[in-house]
Amino acid sequence: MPVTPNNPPCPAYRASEKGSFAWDTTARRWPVILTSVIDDMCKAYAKETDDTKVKEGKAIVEGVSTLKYEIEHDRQIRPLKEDGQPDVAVWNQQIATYFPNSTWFDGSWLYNECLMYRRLRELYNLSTTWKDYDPFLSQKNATFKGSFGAVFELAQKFSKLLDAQTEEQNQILFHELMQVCLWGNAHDLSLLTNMSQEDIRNLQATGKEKLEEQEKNIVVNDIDKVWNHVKGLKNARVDFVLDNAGFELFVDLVLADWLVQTKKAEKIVFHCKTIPWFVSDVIEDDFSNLLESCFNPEFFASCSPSQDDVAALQALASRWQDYIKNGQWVITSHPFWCSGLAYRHLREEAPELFADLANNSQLVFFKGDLNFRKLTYDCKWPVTTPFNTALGEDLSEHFTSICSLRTNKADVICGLKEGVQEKIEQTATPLEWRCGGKYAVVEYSSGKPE
Ligand SMILES: O=P(O)(O)OC[C@H]1O[C@](O)(CO)[C@@H](O)[C@@H]1O
Repeated sequence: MPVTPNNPPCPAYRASEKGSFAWDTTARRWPVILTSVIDDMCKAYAKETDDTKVKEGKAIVEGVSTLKYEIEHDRQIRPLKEDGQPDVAVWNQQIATYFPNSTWFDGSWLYNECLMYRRLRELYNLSTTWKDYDPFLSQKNATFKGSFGAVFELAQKFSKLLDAQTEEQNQILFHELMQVCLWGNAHDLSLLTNMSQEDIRNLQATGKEKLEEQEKNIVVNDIDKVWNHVKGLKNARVDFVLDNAGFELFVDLVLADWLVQTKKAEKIVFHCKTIPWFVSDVIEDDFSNLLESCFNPEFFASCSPSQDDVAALQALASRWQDYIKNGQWVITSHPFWCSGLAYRHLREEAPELFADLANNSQLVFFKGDLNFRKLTYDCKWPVTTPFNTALGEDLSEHFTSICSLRTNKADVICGLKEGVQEKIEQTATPLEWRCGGKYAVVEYSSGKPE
């Protein structure tokens, strides 16, 4: 049987399995997310005086309630309405081909979750006055503000240009930055329904000892393999397929800055989403928002930073802005990242993007849980399946190298050494270590078959 979105290489995760994380997400977490959109929209249109905008705002709220009802009552998924976007035909063909009679619970969880965010966007696209509105923006801003402690700590540490370092010092710093970048992914607004602010602050901590302690929770740790590749890079191009805005983006930029300063990379390409996605994912606007927040002394004012903190953050942001101005940092987006497809389909569905990444990038970082789910087709691999097998040949043999930095927020896992699962499960339940966001993986593929 061919591999398709409804027939992954191993059985798919489906919300129809009662008690599973997919089920909990569909039955409980999505409604919470959709309710937060309704709240945000009600506040947004209440501030408007333009009649059309108010009327359309109310229509969007009704549409979100209908979507929520459809999900809660496990209705059959329907094709997208013609909302003026070029991806409608693609989605509708996929739904007709792979999911003709599927419901919100029995279709594959990965595809349906992506469809849910695309259905949400349909409501905005069909309006005339809310097309560019991001219902998650205020949540993204609030949580970035909430991570001020780690933001200022990193700004103080990295605002000045790096002194020349020995390769050994580089290795130590790289190791630390990879971890900061990894745990930055613990910050995910769609998981906030499960985690306390305290949990998140702990995971964000950037101190050396804290990182050493947390490293024990990296259940597949290929940081040394990544370093072996990075140490040989000279003026390379490195890509980041981004995940969350705010703090996670901030730490991604710290790592990207280090790659540029050490001349490991001369060009960094950042891949954003094209529409508001999985609550906190980076769209291109979030990039400029982040820089503006760093420049604007008002943004963190309620956190009472010192003058030194403010100056350090501004210095960092202004260096980053220069990288963008002089083309060393490129910010881009592609609709493929907002499709429902696993990345095995990248080559056939977005050949130009595939060719660009495969031929021109010496290292592609895929950030976060959803990217990991899509890299590995979000299915029930035996846990010791090699990462390359889960990636499939197109990615594992045509890309120069791939590194996935992911805190575990969904069941799919691969790459574990024999016996590791049993060891972890002496102290953590499968749900805790696979889905709770406190364990993580750094998985690396060298672009060669294993
Ligand atoms: O921001 P990330 O790390 O991609 O996580 C996305 C989250 O949404 C989910 O898809 C579930 O809603 C999980 O995979 C994860 O908790």
